[in-house]
Amino acid sequence: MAVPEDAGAPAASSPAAQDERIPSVIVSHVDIRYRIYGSPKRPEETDEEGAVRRLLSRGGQAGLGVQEVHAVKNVSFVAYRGESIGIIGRNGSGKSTLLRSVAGLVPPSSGTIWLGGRAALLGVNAVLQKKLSGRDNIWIGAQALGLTPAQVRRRMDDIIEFADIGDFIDLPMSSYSSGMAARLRFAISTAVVPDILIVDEALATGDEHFRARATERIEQIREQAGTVFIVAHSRKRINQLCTRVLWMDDGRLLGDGRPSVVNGLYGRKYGRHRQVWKERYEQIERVMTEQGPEAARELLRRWEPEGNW
Ligand SMILES: Nc1ncnc2c1ncn2[C@@H]1O[C@H](COP(=O)(O)OP(=O)(O)OP(=O)(O)O)[C@@H](O)[C@H]1O
Repeated sequence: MAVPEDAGAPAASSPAAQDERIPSVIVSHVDIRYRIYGSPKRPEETDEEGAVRRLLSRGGQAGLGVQEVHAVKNVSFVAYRGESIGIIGRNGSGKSTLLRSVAGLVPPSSGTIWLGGRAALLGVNAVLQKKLSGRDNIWIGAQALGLTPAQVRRRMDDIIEFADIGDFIDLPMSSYSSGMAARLRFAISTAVVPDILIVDEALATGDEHFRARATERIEQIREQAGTVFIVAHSRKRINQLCTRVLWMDDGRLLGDGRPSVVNGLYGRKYGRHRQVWKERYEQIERVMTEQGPEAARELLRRWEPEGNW
């Protein structure tokens, strides 16, 4: 689907302003493929037949059953400092994979990613240990982000205050609710203002109060000329938080531009808008047959007064 030309230009007001924009991430022709080992069930076979086939073919070539998922397909874009970029797309469209790759967690199978600073992915489970307390995890997590022990000591109170989980801070993380864990991760990963912050749906958890504080923190990072990437399923949140939206569809970058433009196109393809128009189309067909074209036009004018009917 074509995106209007001006949709790709973020809010730079003049050519001079455009020239001053500093790239923070350059993604060039990136492909990401996952290899899954294990032979899949064929559509036509029963579970038992599949199990027997896999058993018989073990050790042979067919038994290797390597499958490939092409999660990101030839994606290119440039992100600039000061931008907050939302990633939208249906489940499995490659949003997380792309951002995990920008964070350095998944290597591209081909293509290049250039980073103009340090990237931090919010909610990095790997560095947080469920058996340890929140406080211990702050020690580990903040040092993993590059703080020295003295810096962690100085910032400890601020991080705890931001996480806002009360006495749970000294209990093992295994006792936390998902919202509490998300708060702690958010507090740790934004303790150091990263040049590039990647937020993967962490804002979906937590209460309204925490969401407001998290939004504020994201704004702060953006103002300090960092770049923020956000995967969120709510288009309303993306509209509130982002200056630009990338639309992933089946691994491809289908749209790139202002939130209102890209969200609008996405909504037309998958959203309620499409459903509404499907129903309207049927109604129009009926009115056309029963009452003629003028009555149909009248109906269209009522639905979309600005349309050229
Ligand atoms: N670790 C993995 N191993 C194998 N395949 C994976 C892995 N992670 C993701 N995939 C596959 O890659 C494709 C893209 O997944 P990804 O999680 O990036 O999409 P997404 O747009 O973030 O989805 P969602 O909105 O559901 O989180 C999917 O087909 C998914 O099944």
